[in-house]
Amino acid sequence: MEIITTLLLTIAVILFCSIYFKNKKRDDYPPGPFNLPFLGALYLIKQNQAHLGLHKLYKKYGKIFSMKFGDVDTIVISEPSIILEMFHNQGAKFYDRFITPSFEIVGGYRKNIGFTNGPHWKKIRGIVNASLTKSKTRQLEDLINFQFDKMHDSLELELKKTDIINMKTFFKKLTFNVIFNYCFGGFVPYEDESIPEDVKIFVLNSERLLSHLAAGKASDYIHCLKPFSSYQELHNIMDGIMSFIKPNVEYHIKTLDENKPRDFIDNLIIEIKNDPAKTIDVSCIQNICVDLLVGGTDTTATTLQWMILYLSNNPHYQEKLFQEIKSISPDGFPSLSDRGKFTFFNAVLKETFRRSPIVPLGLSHMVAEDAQVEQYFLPKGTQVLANFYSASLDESIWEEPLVFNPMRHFNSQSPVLVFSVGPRKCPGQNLSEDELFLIGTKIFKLFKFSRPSEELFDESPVMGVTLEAKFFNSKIELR
Ligand code: HEM
Repeated sequence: MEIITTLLLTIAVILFCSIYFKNKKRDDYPPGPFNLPFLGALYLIKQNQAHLGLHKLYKKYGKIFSMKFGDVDTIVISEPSIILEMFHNQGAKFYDRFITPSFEIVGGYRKNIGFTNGPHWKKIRGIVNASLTKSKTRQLEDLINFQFDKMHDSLELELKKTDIINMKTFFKKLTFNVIFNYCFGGFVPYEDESIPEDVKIFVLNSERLLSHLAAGKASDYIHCLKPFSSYQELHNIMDGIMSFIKPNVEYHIKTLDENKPRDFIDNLIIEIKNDPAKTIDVSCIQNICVDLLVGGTDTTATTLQWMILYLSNNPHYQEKLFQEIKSISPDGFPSLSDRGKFTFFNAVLKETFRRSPIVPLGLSHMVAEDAQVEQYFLPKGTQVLANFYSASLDESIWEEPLVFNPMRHFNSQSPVLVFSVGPRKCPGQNLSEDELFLIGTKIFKLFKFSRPSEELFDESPVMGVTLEAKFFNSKIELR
């Protein structure tokens, strides 16, 4: 009996010492909360509310703090100045993606843009950046306007039945169609009953995918759980998504005319074929499309929905916006070349991004080589999370941060970083901002949005696919 007790005690001491010494960091490692074995500091974070847990830790430990996500060493950066310093000024050291087992599956085992590193990422990112530069996305102006007209027709039909409408579904169809057309050259009808079954299944699976990723999977960070954990659901979701994308890509490969590229996919096939280094192959195309379709639909639609919510809660700003649109474009609608003149619209958009940072923690990065940032040492391999939520909503940076006040941007040069910065920043920023300008100025010129009752719309977000507004119906009147 005595021998067994001694043996157990010895094992416990060895285990404790190994965890203690493994976790012990240099004195110049950033401060942070107490980490439990295996769990790290995840006990401080509620599922689907990581942004709130990290905001509390930021208040306690400052703009650069450390914690363990399960057994993964992590650094959280929470103020615009430090995010700019690491992701932009020292971007080369911090642009690698930290890739979890779930990200591996979603990226088709390093075939996409979002969850790859190294030469593959550089090649794909170069092609995507080139096709989404400001001048290229401006060629999409006609497409966005055409899709807006389609959505408008469908909205007018709905308005004949009722003036109380949830706009989110209209915006989602519009933004999906823009990116779908950009990739594949096609688009889907706005009337629910006419939408093909495969598109419905694709959209459903995209939503399941983003909710799955937002909820997080314990075994991605607590490695000893991996043998007991199944990734089958994620595989099923990806199979569902691919069953829609794959035939579309195959059709493009079969019918390609190199002299007449029809869309982004055709251009991508040509680039891949002509790349002497053969960095990527055509099997990557479907994973790249998933990134663009999934990343480009909900994000922009959710932002439009937030804009309607804030301008319904603040009708005086909606009126000011209407006057601006009417005075600059008295007949018809603005075009992208007018954007600089719309100072109030631009302030409203910036304030919407600030007040509701819809991707509150971005996508995780990783330290590529040992680095020194301010007084801190950051070892290679550490996960880095940019806390855009705190950067947008902390009172040390923004006065009365919970008040929606576009006017603040006329006096402040503080950046709003929702798209991130540096080599890894969102490649869809130009497209998204173009869509938001064209759709936003049209919708607020044509319609007045208000609350169906005196009660204000709830401004607190829910973590869904993105940081979303709770469900609300708008009362819509023609201007
Ligand atoms: C309001 C709209 C949007 C917001 C707020 C947003 C935000 C973000 C953020 C924060 C990241 C992570 C950046 C980083 O790792 O530092 C990201 C990455 C990405 N976004 Fe967006 N995004 C938006 C729209 C779009 C659109 C329209 C597209 C598609 C055209 C898109 C495609 C992507 C892709 C492919 C990545 C991964 C990039 C990479 O890893 O190199 N996003 N986005």
